[in-house]
Amino acid sequence: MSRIAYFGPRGTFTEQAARALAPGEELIPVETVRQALTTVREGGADAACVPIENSVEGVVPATLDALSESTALVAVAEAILPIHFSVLTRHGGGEIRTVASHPHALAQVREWLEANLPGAHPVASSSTSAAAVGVLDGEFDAAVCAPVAAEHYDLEVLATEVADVGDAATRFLLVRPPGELPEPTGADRTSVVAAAVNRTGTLAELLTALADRGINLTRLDARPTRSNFGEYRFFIDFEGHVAEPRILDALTALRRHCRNLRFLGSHPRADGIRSTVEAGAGNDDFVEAAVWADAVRKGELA
Ligand SMILES: O=C(O)C(=O)C[C@]1(C(=O)O)C=C[C@@H](O)C=C1
Repeated sequence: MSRIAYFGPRGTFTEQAARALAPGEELIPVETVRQALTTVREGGADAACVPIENSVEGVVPATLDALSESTALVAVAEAILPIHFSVLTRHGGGEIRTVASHPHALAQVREWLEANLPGAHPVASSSTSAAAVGVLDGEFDAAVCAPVAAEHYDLEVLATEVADVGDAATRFLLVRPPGELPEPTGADRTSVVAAAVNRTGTLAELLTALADRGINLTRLDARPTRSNFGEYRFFIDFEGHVAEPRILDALTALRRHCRNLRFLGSHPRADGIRSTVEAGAGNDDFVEAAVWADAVRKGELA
């Protein structure tokens, strides 16, 4: 049985994602995203489940930062969960003066809180279920949680299906130390983090390396390197799998334009959306062109 560290404590959306991505495996809740990755890096777990991006609030910065530090980990699978919250309080609890949750969660229920708990002061907690623990401990009066939190903690459910944006969703990754990659499926995602050289046009060069090969981007985020003010790392997700000649060709081009390029994995997309392949940019086109160039080099073609 594999051990999967996940962003906890018990009752987070991330736990739900871990159950979907690693059914039947041993799940180990830890307090932060960074701790989940550190547990894997130090051999305390075989893989980690962490949130990466939300359709309303965008990327989870803690995950990007933790993925780019220390030793490399690669994503081998992803899950996308619909996000609607439950609001939990203590049984027989009185006035609700504080309502706690993860900042991403609070941002997704701002309008609901204004309309339904206008007097309550929002407080950030490390995760949605950490807020539930805080309510149990008397630290806060209400928590905005994943529905599953109500199964773990003896709290009263004040409201369910809470969400300002009805079809909000979060994407989660299962990451583990580098090893055998998942097989390509035709509907895959590849991720890298690029530390580009700080000079005019480097980001344009990276994007052009992908565009020239007809590769569609699915996400682009920048995070500060934390060492030199104004210097950034670029997190780039794009369609395709490194086992495909066109993607491998793009990766080697990216490598030439970067001070440092970290490969963060190639894995099947949870939404099953197949890669768009432009005319002349298919894997066969790359293979055929390489065969042709090889023949030219050997003097077999004029
Ligand atoms: O706190 C949780 O329950 C999480 O799994 C984290 C997280 C996030 O980081 O976005 C996941 C989904 C929701 O959007 C709110 C919080």
